[in-house]
Amino acid sequence: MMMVNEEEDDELLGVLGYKVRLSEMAEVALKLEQSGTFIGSDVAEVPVHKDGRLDGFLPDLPRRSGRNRLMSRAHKSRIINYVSSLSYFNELLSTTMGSTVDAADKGVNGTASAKKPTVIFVLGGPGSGKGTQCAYIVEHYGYTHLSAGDLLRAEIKSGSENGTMIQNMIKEGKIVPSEVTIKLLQKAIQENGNDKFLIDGFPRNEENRAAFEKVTEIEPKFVLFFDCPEEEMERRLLGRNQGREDDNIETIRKRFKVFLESSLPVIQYYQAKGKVRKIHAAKPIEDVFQEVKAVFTPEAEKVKNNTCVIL
Ligand SMILES: Nc1ncnc2c1ncn2[C@@H]1O[C@H](COP(=O)(O)OP(=O)(O)O)[C@@H](O)[C@H]1O
Ligand SMILES: Nc1ccn([C@@H]2O[C@H](COP(=O)(O)OP(=O)(O)O)[C@@H](O)[C@H]2O)c(=O)n1
Repeated sequence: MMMVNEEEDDELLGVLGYKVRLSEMAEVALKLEQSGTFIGSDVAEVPVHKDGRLDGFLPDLPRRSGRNRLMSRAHKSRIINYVSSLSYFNELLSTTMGSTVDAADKGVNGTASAKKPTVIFVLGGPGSGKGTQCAYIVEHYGYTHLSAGDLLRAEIKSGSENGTMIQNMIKEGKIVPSEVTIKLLQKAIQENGNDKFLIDGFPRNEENRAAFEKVTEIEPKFVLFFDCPEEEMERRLLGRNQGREDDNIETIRKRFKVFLESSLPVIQYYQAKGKVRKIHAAKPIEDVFQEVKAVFTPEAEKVKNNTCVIL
């Protein structure tokens, strides 16, 4: 797994406009070395650290102290060469690794002028019908559905190094660390051409919420909350029949507890911000969708549809 330092450095590289990751820097350094065409001899000796660390890349420019700060010719030439090497480095990254980031091409990390996608969080207890209603919303309103649970299950299947940890957490009804889930969500958003997403089953606790906000700087348009009594959710989960390891009565009880203790406070947080759209979910699927539709239909449409012409 990536060390925290590397992640910070990767973030820094992103802010500086590079897609290249720290783990790839050694390769970049090697390419720089192999190219051997630096402008000026001083810069050719710029120490690129073996592990590609950027801080090893900065040349130790001579510092002049004392009252007379006039630069010597050699000093000036070293600075010019150093600056040239930076632009050369940038150019090399873009040509050899396609790494220079166009401002418009920045990821879902809220940096620079990146256009942020529209996000709706879809929350509710296990079995409240989130996935079922999301499928209808996708069909009618053109959103892309991203289920945090589905992404985590796909991650287990992919044989990822986090697979066993995720599987154990799901079996216990526990919430997987945000770091893992957010990365999967970010990747799914970035890989998708759409600009509006239903994020289902996330954020599931305060940690999920705060981390997503910090990393992506995305504020949800609103939160769709499916409110359903436990007995009904339990009945639905026991009848779901999708072969899920967590749809057994023991894990279901644990998931209900986690929902009450960790997920409801997130809904309350958004409630206080006036962002929650509550749906009464203990009704037949079609009836629930009627309520959902009312949330998605713009006010102007509602007025138009309700207007009767009196002759
Ligand atoms: N309104 C409803 N009435 C009855 N059964 C429903 C309703 N909505 C969903 N279900 C069924 O309940 C189960 C859980 O629904 P699902 O959409 O998977 O919930 P969630 O995504 O919230 O866990 C599924 O088998 C689904 O077909
Ligand atoms: N943000 C999330 C979403 C799901 N999960 C895990 O995935 C499990 C299933 O979540 P889900 O959203 O697919 O299903 P439901 O519990 O809503 O039916 C949860 O019980 C958690 O163990 C998570 O850890 N973090």
